[in-house]
Amino acid sequence: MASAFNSKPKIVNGPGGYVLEDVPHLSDYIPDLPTYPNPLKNNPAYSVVKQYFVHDDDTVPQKVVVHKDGPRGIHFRRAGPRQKVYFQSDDVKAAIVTCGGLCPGLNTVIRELVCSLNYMYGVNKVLGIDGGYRGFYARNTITLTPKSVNDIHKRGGTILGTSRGGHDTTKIVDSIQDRGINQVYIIGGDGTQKGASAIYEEVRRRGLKVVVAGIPKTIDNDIPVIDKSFGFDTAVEEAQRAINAAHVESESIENGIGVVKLMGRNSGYIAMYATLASRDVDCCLIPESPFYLEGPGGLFQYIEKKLKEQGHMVIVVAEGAGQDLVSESIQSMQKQDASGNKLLQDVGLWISQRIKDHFAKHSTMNINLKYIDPTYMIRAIPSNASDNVYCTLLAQSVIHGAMAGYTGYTSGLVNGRQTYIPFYRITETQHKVVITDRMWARLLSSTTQPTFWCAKDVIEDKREEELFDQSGDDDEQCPDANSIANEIIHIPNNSVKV
Ligand SMILES: Nc1ncnc2c1ncn2[C@@H]1O[C@H](COP(=O)(O)OP(=O)(O)O)[C@@H](O)[C@H]1O
Ligand SMILES: O=P(O)(O)OC[C@H]1O[C@](O)(COP(=O)(O)O)[C@@H](O)[C@@H]1O
Ligand SMILES: [Mg+2]
Repeated sequence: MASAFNSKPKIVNGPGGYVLEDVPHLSDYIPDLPTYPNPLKNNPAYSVVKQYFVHDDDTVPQKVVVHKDGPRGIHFRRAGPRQKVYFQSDDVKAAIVTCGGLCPGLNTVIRELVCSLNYMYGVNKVLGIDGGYRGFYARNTITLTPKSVNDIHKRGGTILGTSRGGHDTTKIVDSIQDRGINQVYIIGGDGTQKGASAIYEEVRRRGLKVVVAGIPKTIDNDIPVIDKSFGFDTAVEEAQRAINAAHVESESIENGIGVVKLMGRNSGYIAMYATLASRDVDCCLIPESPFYLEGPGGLFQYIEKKLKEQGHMVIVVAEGAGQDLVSESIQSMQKQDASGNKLLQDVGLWISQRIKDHFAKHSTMNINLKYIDPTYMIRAIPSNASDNVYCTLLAQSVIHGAMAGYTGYTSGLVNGRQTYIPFYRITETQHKVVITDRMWARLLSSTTQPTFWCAKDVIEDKREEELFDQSGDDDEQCPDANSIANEIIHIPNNSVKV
C-alpha cells in the first residue's frame, strides 16, 4: 500500500483577508525544471485573441457576495493557458481514466481532452485506461486519437468503461511509471478524487514529473465548491420526460398518483431542480429533508388533501430520501458497494407501497398509483448542448493547468470562471441542498408541500433551550410544523446561505 505521506496545503494570505488556496506545482518538489514557450503562441486560432494567456496572479473568489467591511475571503487559482509550459509536446504521454457511476458528458470530456491536447499543444500520445482505476494494473490501455474519438460525444456512457473499487495506489503509480505516463487525467466523483489525491501524494513521494489532475464528475451535483457538475443540466432536462409521463398518467384517472424516483444518493439537487423546472410536481422528497408519513403534517394527509383539491398528484423522490424510514421496514443484506458507498433501499417502490397500503386501509378514496423509475435511463444518455460546451471548457482548462506544471488539482467552475482547486477542498465535504436556504423555500412555495419540519426542532434551532423547555414535548410528530414554514427562512442564526 502507499505511504501515508501527505503534502501540506498551499495557502497564501494577502491584504484585506485575502486567502489563496493554491494548488501544487511540479517545481514544488522537483528543482530546476526547464520551461518552454507555450506553443499556443504560434497557433493561428489563439494568437489573434487579445490577452489569451491568463496572468499568473489571477485568482477567483469563492464567494461573490461580500460585506463592505468583511474579509476578501478564499480564492482559487484561475484556470487557463500560461506563457510558459513545463512539457514539450513530444514528451507528453497522457492517460485518461473514468471512474465511478456514469454521467452524461463523460464521452464529451474524453473527446475534448484528446482533441485539445492534440490541436492546442501538439500532443499525440494519449492512452485510455480501460475500466476505471483497476484498469491501470489489470487491463491493456486503449490508444486514443482525435479520429478515434471524433463521434463519441453523441453516445452516452464512457468509451473507456468504468468501475467501483479496485483503487490500489501503489499498483496504479507503478503502472504510471512503467508506462512512462506523465499527465494523468482522472474523471470521477468524490470517491475518484480521493483516489486521485492518493495517486498525487504517491507520485510526489517518488519525485516523479507526473501531473495528476481531476475532472469532477457527479450526476448528483454533490461535489462542493464548484458551481455545478457536468451532466447535471442534462439529467434535470431528461427527468422532465419522466415527470411529464407521471403527470399525464395521474391526470388521466380519478385519484391518480404519479411517483417518480430520481438519482441523488446524499444530495437532492436533481429532484429539487427537476421539480422547480416542471411545475407539475406537488411534492419533492430529498435526503436532506426528513419526512414522515402518518399524522398531521405528514405525507398521507397531504396526499389526501391534494387528491381532494385537484384529483391527482405527482411526487418526486430522490433515491436517498427517507432511507431511515425505509430501513426500518426492509432488511438488506448488502450494505456497501465496491467503493464503500452505502447501498440504498429502493425508496420509490417502498413509498409507492406504503401509499397504496395506507389508502386501502384508512381511506374511502380509491387511488391509482403509477411508479416510474427513470434513474439509469437518465444517467445513460449523451449530454445536452449546454453540458457539451461545459465539458469542452473543463477539458481545455485542465489541460492548460497540466501543461503549465500544476498538479494535485481538480478543474472546476467557480462563480462562472474556470479554476484549479486543490483536491482536499473537493473531497472534504459534500455539496448538499440547504433546506434553510432560499432555493428550498422557493420549492416549498411552488409545490405547497408540507415542510415536514418538526415544530420542536425548528424551535430548538430558533430559540434553542428557551422554547424547548416550554414545549416539553418529545413526540415525533409535530402538528404545527407547517405553520412555521416561512418563519424558519428568516432565522438569522440558522446559517441562511445567500
Ligand atoms: N477514499 C478513497 N481512496 C482511494 N480511492 C477511492 C476512495 N473512495 C473511492 N475510491 C475509488 O474511486 C473510484 C470511484 O469511487 P466511487 O465512490 O465508486 O464513485 P465516484 O467517484 O463517482 O464517487 C473507485 O475505483 C474507488 O475505489
Ligand atoms: O448502481 P450504481 O452504478 O453503482 O450507481 C448508483 C449510484 O450512482 C450515482 O448515479 C452516482 O454516484 P457516484 O457519483 O458516486 O458515481 C448515484 O446517484 C447512484 O446512487
Ligand atoms: Mg460518489
